[in-house]
Amino acid sequence: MQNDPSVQLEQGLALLGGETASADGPKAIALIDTAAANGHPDALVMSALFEAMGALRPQNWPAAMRKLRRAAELGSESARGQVQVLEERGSVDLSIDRLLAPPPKKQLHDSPRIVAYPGFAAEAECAWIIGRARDRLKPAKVFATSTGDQTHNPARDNKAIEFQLPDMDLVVEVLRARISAATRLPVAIFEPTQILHYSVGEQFRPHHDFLDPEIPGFAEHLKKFGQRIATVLIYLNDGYEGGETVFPKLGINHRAAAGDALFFTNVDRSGRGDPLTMHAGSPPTSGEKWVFSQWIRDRLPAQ
Ligand SMILES: O=C(O)CCC(=O)C(=O)O
Ligand SMILES: [Fe+2]
Repeated sequence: MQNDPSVQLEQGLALLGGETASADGPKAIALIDTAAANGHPDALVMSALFEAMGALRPQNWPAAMRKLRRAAELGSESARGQVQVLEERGSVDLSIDRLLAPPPKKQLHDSPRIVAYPGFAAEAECAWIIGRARDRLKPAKVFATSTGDQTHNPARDNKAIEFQLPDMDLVVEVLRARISAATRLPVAIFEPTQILHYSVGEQFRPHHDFLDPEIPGFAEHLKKFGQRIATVLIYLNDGYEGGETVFPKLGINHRAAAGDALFFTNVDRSGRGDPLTMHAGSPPTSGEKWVFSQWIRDRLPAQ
C-alpha cells in the first residue's frame, strides 16, 4: 500500500465513486481509514462518517465526533463547518443523545399515518444541507413504468441530488439517524438521501412513493430492493409562497416552516401500497423551495 496519505485518500475516493463501487467498498474504506490514521484531514472527515455509519465496524458516534474534531484541528474547512453546525444543535460536547433526539410529534392523519415534527432540524443544519446541494443539482428522475429504470419525466420537473457515499457527511448522517430515532426504522433500510429543489412553477405532480407490483417493470426491482414503506420530508427553507405538500385524497394541504419534518407511511398494515397516500409537491409561486427527502424501504437490498 502507498504510504502517502494524499494518494491513499485519492485512491480510496476513486474506488468509492467508480463503476465497481460496491465490490471495491471494503478496499476503499481501508485506504481512507489508513490515510486518516496518517493524519490527512479530508480522510479523517470521511473516516468520521464511516464511524457514524458503522461501515465495516460497529457504529461508534463518539469516535465519529472525535475524528471530526481532529480533522477540524488539522485544517479541514468541511470539518470546521460541520462541527459548528452540530455544536449549535448538540451543544459544545456534540452530545449524540441531544443530536439524535427528535422533537415532539403532531399526528395529522391516522390511516394512512401522517405525522408532523415541527422544529425537527436546526436552522444551521438546514442551511448546511442547502449549501452542500446547491451546486450539484440535476433534473429529478422517476421510475419508468415499463422498465423500472430511472428516467426524466414531466411529472417531476424540479431538480434534485442524491447523496451517494462520497457526497455524504456527518450532518446528513445525523439527520438520517434522527429520522431513525423518530420513526424507529433502522438507517440500514434508508435509500440514499435526496435533496429536492423547486424554482417557481416547478413541481412533483401527484404520485405515490410506493412502487406498484402490478407494473411489470417494478416486479424485479421490488424483489431486489423491497417496497418503499415510508417517506420523511424535512423542509429546509422559508421565503417562498405556494409549494405545499398536498394529499388530494385526504384533503391535506401541508405548508411547513424551515426545519419542520413530515413523516408518512406509503403502505397499509399488510404492506400493500395505499392509494390514499397519493401526494404532490406543488409549485412555489414565488421564491424557491428546498426539501430533504428520505425514502425508506421494507428490507435491506438483496446481495
Ligand atoms: O416536495 C414535496 O413537498 C413532496 C416531495 C415528495 O413527494 C417526495 O420526495 O417523495
Ligand atoms: Fe413523494
